[in-house]
Amino acid sequence: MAGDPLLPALHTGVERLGLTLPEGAAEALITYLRLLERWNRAYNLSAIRDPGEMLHRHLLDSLSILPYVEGDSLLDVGSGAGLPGIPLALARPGLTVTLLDSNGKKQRFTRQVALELGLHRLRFAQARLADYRPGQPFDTVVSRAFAALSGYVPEALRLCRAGGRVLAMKGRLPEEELAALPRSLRGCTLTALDVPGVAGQRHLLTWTAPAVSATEEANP
Ligand SMILES: C[S@@+](CC[C@H](N)C(=O)[O-])C[C@H]1O[C@@H](n2cnc3c(N)ncnc32)[C@H](O)[C@@H]1O
Repeated sequence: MAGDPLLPALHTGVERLGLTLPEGAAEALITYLRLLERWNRAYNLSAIRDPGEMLHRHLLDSLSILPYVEGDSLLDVGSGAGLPGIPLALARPGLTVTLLDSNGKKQRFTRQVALELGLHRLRFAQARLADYRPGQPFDTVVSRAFAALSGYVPEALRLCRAGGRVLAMKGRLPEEELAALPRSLRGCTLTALDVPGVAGQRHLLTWTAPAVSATEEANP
């Protein structure tokens, strides 16, 4: 939204992340934030209500993983109000983003965002992760603030094309969750994320989907 008082902070944060946004994306990101702020009053979409805090903990946090997104199709598992999927879709217009969430109320909000922002490459799936059977595998599968890794990684690998990436955004390093994974899935790449304006630890865990799915290997 042009002229919004949050725009300068967004530009500074994006620069600190080392990113360049396409034309109009910063304004669209702020429009999304304002919609989230407005709908939050009635829909309880996010526990964070202060717009300045939303900018850092929602928008910049989501954008911080942009360099790790592989290919042209992304599945956001447990997307809630569209995080990180909507900021990623706005920052990379060629990306087709599917928002998967079992909660119809949250999907109503994200559909409205797509309409208002003209996000033609945004797709919606209202289902539980374990029941979701898309026609095509995705290049990247991501989740933020979703379930424990053992409930996410094997299913995410099932939905990812061979050589594609499974990403999990976490706060502090989830050592117990990693230890609870089957041995074959513990070998992920750990990246500490430095998100401007976010004091707590942020981590990105990355798996590369093998040619034979890890689920098949674990249960031949
Ligand atoms: C804590 S919220 C996180 C939302 C968003 N990713 C974020 O970072 O703000 C978790 C979301 O996962 C959804 N969810 C929980 N279990 C799910 C499942 N098994 N399949 C699909 N969505 C699920 C919930 O409806 C909720 O919107």
